[in-house]
Amino acid sequence: MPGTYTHKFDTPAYKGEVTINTGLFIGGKWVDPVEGGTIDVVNPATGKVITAVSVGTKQDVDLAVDAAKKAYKTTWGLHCPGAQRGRLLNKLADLLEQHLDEFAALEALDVGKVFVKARVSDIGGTIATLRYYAGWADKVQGKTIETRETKFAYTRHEPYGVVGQIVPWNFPMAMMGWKIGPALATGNTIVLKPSEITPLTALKLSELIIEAGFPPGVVNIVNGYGHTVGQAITEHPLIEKVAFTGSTLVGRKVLKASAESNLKVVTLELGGKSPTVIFDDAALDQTVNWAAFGIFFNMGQACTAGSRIFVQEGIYDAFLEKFTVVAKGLTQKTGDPFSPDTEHGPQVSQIQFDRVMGYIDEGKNGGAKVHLGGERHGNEGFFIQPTIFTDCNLDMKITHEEIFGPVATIIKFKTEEEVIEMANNTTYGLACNVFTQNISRGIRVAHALEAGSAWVNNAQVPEVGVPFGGYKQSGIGRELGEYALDTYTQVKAVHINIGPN
Ligand SMILES: NC(=O)c1ccc[n+]([C@@H]2O[C@H](COP(=O)([O-])OP(=O)(O)OC[C@H]3O[C@@H](n4cnc5c(N)ncnc54)[C@H](O)[C@@H]3O)[C@@H](O)[C@H]2O)c1
Repeated sequence: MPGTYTHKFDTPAYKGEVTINTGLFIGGKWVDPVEGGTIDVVNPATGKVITAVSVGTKQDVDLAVDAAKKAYKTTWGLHCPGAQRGRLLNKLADLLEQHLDEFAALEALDVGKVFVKARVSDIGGTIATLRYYAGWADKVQGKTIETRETKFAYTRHEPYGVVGQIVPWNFPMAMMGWKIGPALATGNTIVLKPSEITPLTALKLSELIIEAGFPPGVVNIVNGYGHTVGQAITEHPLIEKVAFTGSTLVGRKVLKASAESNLKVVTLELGGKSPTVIFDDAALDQTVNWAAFGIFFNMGQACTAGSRIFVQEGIYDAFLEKFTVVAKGLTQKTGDPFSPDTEHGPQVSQIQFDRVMGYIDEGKNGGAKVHLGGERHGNEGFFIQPTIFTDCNLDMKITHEEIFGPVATIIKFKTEEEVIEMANNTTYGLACNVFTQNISRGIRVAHALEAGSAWVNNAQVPEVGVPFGGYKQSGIGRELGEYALDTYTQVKAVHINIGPN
């Protein structure tokens, strides 16, 4: 029998106890992995181990797929009316809302997120996502198509069956919501792998999945490493679709595994190096705040982070001065994610800390100027100061590789044509932000930039009803909105003959 772990929170922001099951969640039960094994969960604010939880292997993925397949064929899929699927999703959202503080506390503990922000953005956002897809569950409809005088056809949007879902560490709950919401609304069953370094909220959610009344096997959660559990999901012959969020490097492996196994449908949400383009006529204070949010939100660990900030020459000095003040304010409010005064927490892990500090060194040695920050903050945990590099050019590693940390690179430009060319000079295409009071120009530039999401006079706030995904090497397919439903259904065309022949 797998164990449980109880964490006692005695913090300014949250006091209480939260218990989680530390095993794998397969077929509606918590089980030990077939071959045993655990992984330490580390608190990024201190660098200390919180607890250990189970990690599975391929054998556990096989068991989870069996459970998911059985559920699909008996209690879910085409056997469960959409209205009922919607009711269960709404129930799950209600339960999550009742436990909002517990989930926000776990996310802050495990990922280092600022508690108050995790509450609103990560957990609040997940609740909204589940409710949004609950509403779609009984509205998955096909079309009727007239073909000939005595014939017509109609389409059915059928679920794939068992889908695999692989989630990253930067938004563990939110990415889980983006995935399970549309998959369940459309009638699929799920084998999901959280990131092995941030599994706590996924494990906690498994309790609410039972309490909400989802039949056993509809959602299975197999924690584990990418090269074992992740790979087993991507290679599994009975998984018909995989939704992956993570790095472009691993995204390629997911596609390859599909090609070499059963040609499962693959959707990918990958990395980015998104431009924030600021024209001379931008509303300065509003722009500064959004640009800072665009790069420093979640300690820069956001796929849509506006990490390349292009500023037109006429506003450059004024922007830099005010942007520096905002970043300095964050530096002063860096610390304990549970303190009500904190606005900036740690990076998620030692590995990410080292990676980001490596890029900062690279920037320093490569000719860019550290205008602010550039050092670790404090001497425990994985904190990095909000950092601003100036004197950057597009040949530097820091301006074209995804850093995934609180590091802004600022580049001056002269004309609209020039900035469009510079901003598009990347293999990524996830997002872009444009700031100008000339709305025609804002829209024109948003259209010209090669990215799946464009924000004009705001930055990187996804909306549940609006599709999200990448151009170029930032991804394939869309999550969120009605568009996500298409990625979880396959279309069957049924031809009917009503004539005598
Ligand atoms: N586009 C988006 O929506 C979006 C959202 C969040 C994060 N991201 C991207 O995610 C990356 C950061 O997350 P990360 O470090 O967790 O990424 P990662 O690619 O290292 O890991 C993502 C997930 O894939 C798993 N994985 C690793 N190797 C695997 C393999 N061979 N087969 C199958 N699964 C495997 C990991 O265990 C983890 O669960 C960044 O590049 C970021 O831009 C993208």
